[in-house]
Amino acid sequence: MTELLTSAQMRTIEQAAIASGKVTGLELMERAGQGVVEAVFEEWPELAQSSHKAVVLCGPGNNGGDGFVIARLLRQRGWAVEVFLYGDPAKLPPDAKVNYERWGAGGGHVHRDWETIYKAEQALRLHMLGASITVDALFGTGLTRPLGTLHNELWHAFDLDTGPIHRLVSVDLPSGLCGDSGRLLGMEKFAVQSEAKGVAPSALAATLTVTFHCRKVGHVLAQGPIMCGKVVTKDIGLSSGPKLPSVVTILPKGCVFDVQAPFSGCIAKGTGHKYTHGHALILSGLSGKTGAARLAARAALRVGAGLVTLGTPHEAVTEVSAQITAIMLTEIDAPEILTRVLSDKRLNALCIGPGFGVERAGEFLPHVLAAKRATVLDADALAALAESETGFADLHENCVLTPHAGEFKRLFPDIAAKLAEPPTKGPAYSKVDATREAAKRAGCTVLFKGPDTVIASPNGRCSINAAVYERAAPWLATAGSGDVLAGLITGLMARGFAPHHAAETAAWLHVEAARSFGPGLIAEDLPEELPKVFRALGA
Ligand SMILES: NC(=O)C1=CN([C@@H]2O[C@H](COP(=O)(O)OP(=O)(O)OC[C@H]3O[C@@H](n4cnc5c(N)ncnc54)[C@H](O)[C@@H]3O)[C@@H](O)[C@H]2O)[C@@H](O)CC1
Ligand SMILES: [K+]
Repeated sequence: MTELLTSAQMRTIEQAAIASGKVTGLELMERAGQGVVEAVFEEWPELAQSSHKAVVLCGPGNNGGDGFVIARLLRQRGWAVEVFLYGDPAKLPPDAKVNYERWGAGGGHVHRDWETIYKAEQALRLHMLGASITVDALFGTGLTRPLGTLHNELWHAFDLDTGPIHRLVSVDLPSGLCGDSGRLLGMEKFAVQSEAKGVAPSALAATLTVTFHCRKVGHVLAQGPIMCGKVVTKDIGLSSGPKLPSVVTILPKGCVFDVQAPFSGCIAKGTGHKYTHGHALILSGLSGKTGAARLAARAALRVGAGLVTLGTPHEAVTEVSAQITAIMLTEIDAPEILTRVLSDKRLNALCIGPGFGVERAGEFLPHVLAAKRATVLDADALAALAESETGFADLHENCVLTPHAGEFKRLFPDIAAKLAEPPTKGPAYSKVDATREAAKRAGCTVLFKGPDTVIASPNGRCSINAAVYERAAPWLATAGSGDVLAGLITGLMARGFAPHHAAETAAWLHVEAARSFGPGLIAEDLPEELPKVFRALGA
């Protein structure tokens, strides 16, 4: 599944399935519990060989209901299971209550004196610390507020100063994590301090998270990946749910093939001559600053633009021409010359920003935007845009802005401030919300960089390129890597990819190239790695 759901969207799907009469809430809960148990044995096959001890922490809602199912299924396999309920059994929602009662009817005991868990008898504490797995079924998609004192109690109960909970299995979402934003409600300060100390950002940072139907947006954004450990998605029979508007997608491998480009059906080139594949113009900085534009140009050429030209100021011509071969060069000293160069309509995509200089970018920007080409605004061009008097008025739908967090803050200070506010209630404002709002305001595609890169367009389309979990590529945090990304987007737009799709494809290839190369990567390696990535894709 490439869809990422918010908690509200997941509820809509569940409710529609229940309302259709095809399934009951109780059946869904049973399948959810079974899914978790299955995932546990898939992750740790040795646990399936004999009986073990488990601790199950249940909350006051249906997430807790899943917990009671898990406890029952493990006990049926001969496990010794200790169940703790945070909440009043009389107030459990109906399905959770049924499973609470089933657990009790089978002879299961429920510890309820939650506030004093950490003062619990030594024997019980040792049991908790000695469990083979601990299941976090406290809160899932229904989390609406911070964990408060519960977090401290858990921290002490599990003696977490000495290390994290052993094999903590989270049901749906690690409790405390907002499913829409990947942020820890009321705990961001604690999480940041903990990360600095090299310890878990929360008592409930999981080893394994088992979610249902689809991953939630919060699994991949912000603190989601560090909180979830590993995410496994289990089918609970909701596959033919209703089609929902505004769903966020996570970029799959297939994103580079699913192209509505006029000239090619996929990332591989079809027939045609070099002009069929477009001509990208990358504007270069002054002498001593031309490396960034050369990196972008190389990336544009490698990603398949038919021709790439570096628009170079007179004083940098020697420096640039000494270092290029297939890439062409044209002298562009002043904005008026750019306008003249662009009278050649075959130049169909433009990139301005890498190494360009903020002041120069301010002078060129009106001419760049007036040309109405497919345009990437990166780095210094974004700083110039933030300072420009006309603001976003001249941007058009064929522009792509590629800010990192600092640039985003300069361009959209109020949106960035909203995102920086510590979240106190769920669902919290997310990077998806922020990027969508920014795209709407700018009137063009915005690619907000990070390990959780979010790409949004004014029509509401939104995708995440998550370089996390098995796609983590920490080597991408290297000088010049952003210039390569700008070049990739420009090259793809020269080939006829629509802005949003060019941004998606470029972001995906950028991470794939980094992963293919591995540690030791420098920005120059990224374009050179692309042929290998294309071959692996069968392009
Ligand atoms: N029938 C269904 O709808 C299904 C639900 N499923 C499970 O149910 C979960 C959602 O259940 P719910 O909507 O009941 O939500 P949760 O179980 O996540 O929690 C909701 C309850 O917790 C309370 N609460 C929220 N934040 C709190 C906090 N910080 N401190 C104390 N109390 C807090 C709420 O007032 C509410 O009583 C999913 O994550 C999933 O695990 C699965 O069983 C699949 C089927
Ligand atoms: K949970």
